[in-house]
Amino acid sequence: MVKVGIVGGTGYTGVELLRLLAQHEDSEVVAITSRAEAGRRLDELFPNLRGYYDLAFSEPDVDLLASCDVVFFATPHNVAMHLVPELLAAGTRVIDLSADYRIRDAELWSQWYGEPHASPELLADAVYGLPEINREQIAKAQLVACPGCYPTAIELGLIPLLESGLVEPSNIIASAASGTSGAGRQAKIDNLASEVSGSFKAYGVGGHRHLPEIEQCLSLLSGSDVSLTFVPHLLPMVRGIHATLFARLNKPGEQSIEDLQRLFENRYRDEPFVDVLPNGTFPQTRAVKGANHCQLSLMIPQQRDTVVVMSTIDNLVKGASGQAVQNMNIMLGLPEDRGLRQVGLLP
Ligand SMILES: NC(=O)C1=CN([C@@H]2O[C@H](COP(=O)(O)OP(=O)(O)OC[C@H]3O[C@@H](n4cnc5c(N)ncnc54)[C@H](OP(=O)(O)O)[C@@H]3O)[C@@H](O)[C@H]2O)C=CC1
Ligand SMILES: CC(=O)N[C@@H](CCC(=O)OP(=O)(O)O)C(=O)O
Repeated sequence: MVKVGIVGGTGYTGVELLRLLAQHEDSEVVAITSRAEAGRRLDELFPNLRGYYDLAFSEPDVDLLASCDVVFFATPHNVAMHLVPELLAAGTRVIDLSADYRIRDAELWSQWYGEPHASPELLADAVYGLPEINREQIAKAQLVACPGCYPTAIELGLIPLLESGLVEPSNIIASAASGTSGAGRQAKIDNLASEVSGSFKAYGVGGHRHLPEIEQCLSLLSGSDVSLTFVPHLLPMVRGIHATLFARLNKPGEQSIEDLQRLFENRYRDEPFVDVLPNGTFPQTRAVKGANHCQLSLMIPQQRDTVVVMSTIDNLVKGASGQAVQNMNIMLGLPEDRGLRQVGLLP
């Protein structure tokens, strides 16, 4: 049995990790932290987990965490970077759901995250945890930085186009919308039901911290500088991300939609969690709700020069905790879909 610790067990991604790991035959959660709820039983707070765990929350104690085989950080940014060095030194594998180790350049990281990085020496060795591009490195990694939720949806939608060099890397637009659980469980006026219900708005248009992460990933992949206009929106629902991506074809008219459909299907043929829908069908967030799947479809409207890709995920599953469990499975040499066979919750 793999002994698992979770730092930040009362947040949305922490409790989603617990839901997924309750169905994971090869792991046992032995430590779960919350400073605010230390001493309280897990199932007092989360009744859906009654009968699955006999555990109480504890303070984030490094010795306890270092006794685990794998520790997940489901904490806000700027927390993991202080604790991870000690855990790595103790031989523990770390899977960080926050952004602390996603960006390789410590200067760039601190521009977006507002303080100097506390363990910049680890940035070069941390592996970006998107299995669809980094599976082999993840298998050998001791520290995996899980991608953000918007980056997961956007990168999966653009990988085949950029890898093949078919689109202009400097002229890509990503318009994406997220449910409110993307903002975490902490109380914020902007996320009250009375503020969000029956409404739809953009935010972060002038610059969102996921922009440098997406540009870094796609630039490394394509071998040229990718630049993106990224506009996130808040949707009046709890779970789900829908990203609509617009990219200019380098040689319009040379590729038909059938060619691009084949490109995507071939790229993702062996990927257990990326599903390219038949041409003409559009992905919807409810079909991936609760599941570790990304569903994609694409079109070239009016056969002009722009390819439009639509990409959907559940922000808490493929966008966070599901992808984190997928990374754990790869790191430990377990079947990649262990604990991740949930089907989307329609309706
Ligand atoms: N929500 C989403 O869809 C996604 C989230 N992420 C990332 O995952 C991480 C967790 O997100 P989410 O679950 O939404 O966050 P929440 O705000 O819902 O939960 C945060 C958790 O971290 C704990 N925590 C907060 N500060 C500290 C600290 N200084 N030391 C130790 N524990 C701390 C909190 O418990 P306590 O304060 O009691 O200790 C709580 O359990 C974030 O980095 C987020 O950006 C990534 C992808 C998607
Ligand atoms: C709806 C909403 O507010 N979403 C969050 C992003 C979600 C997220 O989890 O960002 P990380 O993966 O970088 O942690 C936001 O825009 O800040």
